[in-house]
Amino acid sequence: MTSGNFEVCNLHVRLGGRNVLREISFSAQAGALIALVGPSGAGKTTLLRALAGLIPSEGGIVMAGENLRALSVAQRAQKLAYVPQDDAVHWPLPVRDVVALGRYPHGATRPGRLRPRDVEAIARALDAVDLGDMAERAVTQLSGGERRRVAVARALATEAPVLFADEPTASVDPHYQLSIMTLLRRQARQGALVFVVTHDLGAAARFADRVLMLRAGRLEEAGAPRDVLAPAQLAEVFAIDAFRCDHASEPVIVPWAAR
Ligand SMILES: Nc1ncnc2c1ncn2[C@@H]1O[C@H](COP(=O)(O)OP(=O)(O)OP(=O)(O)O)[C@@H](O)[C@H]1O
Repeated sequence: MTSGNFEVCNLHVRLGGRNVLREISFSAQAGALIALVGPSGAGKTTLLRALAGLIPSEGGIVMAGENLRALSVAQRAQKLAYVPQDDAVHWPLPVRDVVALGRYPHGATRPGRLRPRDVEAIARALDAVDLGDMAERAVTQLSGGERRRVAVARALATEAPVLFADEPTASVDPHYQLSIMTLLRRQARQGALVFVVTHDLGAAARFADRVLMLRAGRLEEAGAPRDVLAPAQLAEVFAIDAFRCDHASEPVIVPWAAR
């Protein structure tokens, strides 16, 4: 099994005395971009955090044939990179230093410990999100969309085989929405397994290889975007009517009216 493959079997998560996720089972292969979609409160962030080992869960999570829970925190931090939904940094750190945190799991625990390969990974990550020119600016002085790109760059700098991104394009302008999704798909094409939580059904349709649709803590549908994001499912799960067509052989979905 290659390094990024995931097998999830009967995953349960209980938070604050409530069953937030129930009976989640799926497998995901390295090289794929998986979109997690579903209404607010469906459990997308919880699933991402459980898969990343950031919250307790029950059930099987096997990565590359290994029980994820048997890995040390340090091993997990090298193998799994995470772009959180809330990426606020309250200290006026230079963008480069925030991105350098992605190298922390590899031993770069302070700027003086950066080796040439850490410096190269940081430079590649900054370039990938077009932040090279802003590397010395304080992250607190950036716009919300620019800070999102910093969070993506920090995760890319880890060079982990599995990438979890929670709404990476929220508050990002259309140019960078497309460029971040293209970048994440490229990461997948280069062999990573990429999970993206998104409310952008159009982006899920265009960029994902598979879509997991959550509803009220359960996995409602899993499969190819054109099957999972079918009008009947969107009406049922999201209570919307959606316009759907194909353009350049790719599905286009535009949420059209609330039901
Ligand atoms: N620490 C917690 N204690 C109790 N309930 C929680 C906790 N964290 C999340 N929940 C509940 O779990 C459910 C799923 O939350 P989650 O954040 O995973 O949803 P989501 O699908 O990511 O939503 P959104 O699209 O709004 O970000 C929600 O009903 C939420 O209120």
